[in-house]
Amino acid sequence: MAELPCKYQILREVGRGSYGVVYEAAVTATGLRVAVKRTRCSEPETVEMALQEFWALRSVQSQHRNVLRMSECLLQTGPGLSSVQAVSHRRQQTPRHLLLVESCLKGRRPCAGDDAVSLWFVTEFCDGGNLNDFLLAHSPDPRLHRHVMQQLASAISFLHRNQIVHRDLKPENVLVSQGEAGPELKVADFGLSKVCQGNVNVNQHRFSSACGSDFYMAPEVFEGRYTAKADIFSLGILFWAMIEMITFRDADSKKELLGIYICQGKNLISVGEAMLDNPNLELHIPIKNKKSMPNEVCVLILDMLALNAKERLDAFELEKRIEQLCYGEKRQRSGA
Ligand SMILES: Nc1ncnc2c1ncn2[C@@H]1O[C@H](COP(=O)(O)OP(=O)(O)OP(=O)(O)O)[C@@H](O)[C@H]1O
Repeated sequence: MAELPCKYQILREVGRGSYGVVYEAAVTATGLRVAVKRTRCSEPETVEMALQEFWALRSVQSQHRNVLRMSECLLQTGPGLSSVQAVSHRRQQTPRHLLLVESCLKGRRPCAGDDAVSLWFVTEFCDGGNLNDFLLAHSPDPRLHRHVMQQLASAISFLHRNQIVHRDLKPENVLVSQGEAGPELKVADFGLSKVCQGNVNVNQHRFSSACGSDFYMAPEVFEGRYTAKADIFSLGILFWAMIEMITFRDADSKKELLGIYICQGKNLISVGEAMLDNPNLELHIPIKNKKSMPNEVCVLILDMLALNAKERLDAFELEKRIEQLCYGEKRQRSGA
């Protein structure tokens, strides 16, 4: 089991991603549960992802209940605990931290021959695991779906307002905390995110590096010319897959994952790629069961999946549309 300064006590491993291991831990003084994610910074690419995650989480500290809260980030530069130091939440950076930035800019390993260089992210602990596993373990429930849609739209609108584009939205990158008022979602995994500097409009600011998870990527991301609207496309796929419970088996992990795809012979291709191949492609929503989705929700998802990003909803419009949808339903239920 990994070692951390005595401020935290590691309790158990809860998950593994491509670049790190996540532990449940307790703050020794208070017993408060936290999650600790260790990302090894052995290669420039992993350093870059860890730093992107740090910058994004630092810039939104504790400001939105549906965005994962980071309480601390620790940098370990050697095998012993004496080499662990907190990375400042403020803009000024320590020489060790700058070494990481430099290694990532110059494409060099942070410390030749040293595998112990790691960033430890201390965040709130989410006892419901990730949204993919959570949804697959529960039977479809329209009320839960509305909560998910409301919370995610609110989180993405907040991130875009703060000039952060996530670029890898999918159910595995959303965590769940079981609150008294129902599940509370936390957008997490900011390793591919971009924090835009200056006063830019994220819906106009262009990105060029194609990244994300295939089945969730917008058509324009495959072409390497896209804006924050790519996040809305990913959310549209997430909502659609969640409501219809459409899954596939991941070739590497063999895990069952939520996602939408188009069958081409024996191959499954993503909706984004299929739209690029055939700009007249008509999306049939819902695919499985006509009764599984009210018409307003189908229209909403279609507006999130528009091929032309300029015609696609932005995060602020999306948040408003979902509020209206939920308000309309409440009024219907109360007979007003
Ligand atoms: N704050 C947290 N609280 C509780 N569980 C967590 C927390 N963070 C991560 N996990 C669990 O650990 C798993 C691995 O998380 P991690 O962020 O390292 O990778 P991932 O998103 O699954 O994979 P990848 O980084 O390869 O995309 C998650 O799927 C989740 O089940």
